[in-house]
Amino acid sequence: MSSQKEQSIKILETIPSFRSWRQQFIKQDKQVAFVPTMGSLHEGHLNLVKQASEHCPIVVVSIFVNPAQFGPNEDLDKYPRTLSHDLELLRSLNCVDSVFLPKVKDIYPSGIPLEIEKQKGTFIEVKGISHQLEGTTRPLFFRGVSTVVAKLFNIVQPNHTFFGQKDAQQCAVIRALISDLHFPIEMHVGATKREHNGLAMSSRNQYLTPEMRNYATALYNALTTIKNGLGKGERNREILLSKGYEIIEEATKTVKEKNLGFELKLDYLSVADPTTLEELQEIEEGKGAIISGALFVGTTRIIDNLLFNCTL
Ligand SMILES: Nc1ncnc2c1ncn2[C@@H]1O[C@H](COP(=O)(O)OP(=O)(O)OP(=O)(O)O)[C@@H](O)[C@H]1O
Ligand SMILES: CC(C)(CO)[C@@H](O)C(=O)[O-]
Ligand code: BAL
Repeated sequence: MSSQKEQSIKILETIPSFRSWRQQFIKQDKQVAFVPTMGSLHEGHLNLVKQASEHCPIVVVSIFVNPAQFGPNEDLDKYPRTLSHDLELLRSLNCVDSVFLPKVKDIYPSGIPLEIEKQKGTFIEVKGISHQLEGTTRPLFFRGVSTVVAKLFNIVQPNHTFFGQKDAQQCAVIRALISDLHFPIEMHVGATKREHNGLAMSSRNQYLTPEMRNYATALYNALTTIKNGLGKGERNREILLSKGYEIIEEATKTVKEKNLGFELKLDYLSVADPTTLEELQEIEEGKGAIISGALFVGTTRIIDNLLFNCTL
C-alpha cells in the first residue's frame, strides 16, 4: 500500500480539483486526516503527518503561506518557501495521499492586503483567547489563522486534524473554532519536536546561524526551569518566573559581552491558565498551567511552551 501511495500522491492546486478528488472518499466512507502547514517542512511537521496516517486511511497536507496571519511589518515576503524539498519529504513518508497547494487569490477572492483597514471579505475571530500571549505582539495573527483554517476545513472536509503543541495558543484557538462553528472534526495535538539541544523545531529556525540556535535554547531552558519549579511544588508566580528571567538575562548578557553581532531580547514569559489563557497569579493544585514564552534572537522571533499537568 505504501509504495502505491508514494507514486500516487495527488498535487492539487485548485479548490474545484480538490473537492472533486475528495468526493470519492465520501462515497467510500473513508476517513480523511488533515495537516495544515505553511511548508518549509521539518521533523515536527512530518511527525504530525505520520500521526495522521495512523488515524485515517487518507492523509491530506496543505501548504499555504497565509498572508492574513502576518502583520504588515512581519516576514511574509521572506518566509521560507521550499516546495520541491517539501514534496520530496512528504513522498518519502509513503503515507500522504494529497498535497493541497491553494493560491492566495482563491483563498482570498476579495484580496488580502495586510493593513486591516483595507481588508474586505469574511474573517473569523475567536474572541477571548486570541489577544493575550502571542496575540499581544501579533494582534491580527489568530484572526488570520482562524480565517484560513476555517476556509481549509470547508474545502478539505477532514474527519481528523493535527496541530503541533509548539503553537500552544493556536491549538486552543483552533479547538474553540471547531467547537463554536460545529465542524465535525476531531482535533489532535502532536508533541513538540526539538533539536538535540532542546530548541523547538520551527521553519523560522532557518533564519538563525548555528551560534544563534545555540543561544536560542535559553528560552527552552527558562521554560524547563519554571516547569521544574512547579514540579517541586513551588506555586508562587513571581518566584517561578524570576528563575526563568534569570536564565534569559544571563544568556542576553553573554551574547552582549561576546559581541556576537546579534541580540537576545525577551518578548514574554508566561504561566497561564490552560483554558482561559489568562496569567495565573497562584498556580492552584490540580489546575495545571501552560508555561510559554517568546524570544527575539536577532530579528527572528521564536516561541516555545511546556505543559504542566494539562493537555491542549
Ligand atoms: N517543532 C514542532 N513540533 C511539532 N509540531 C510543530 C513543530 N513546529 C511546527 N509544528 C506544527 O506544524 C504545523 C504547521 O506549522 P508551520 O508550518 O507554521 O511551521 P512552523 O515550524 O511552526 O513555522 P514557523 O516558523 O512559522 O513557526 C502547526 O500545527 C505547528 O504547530
Ligand atoms: C495552522 C497554519 C497552517 C495556518 O496558516 C499555521 O498557522 C501554522 O502552520 O501553524
Ligand atoms: N506556526 C505559526 C505560524 C506563524 O508564526 O505565522
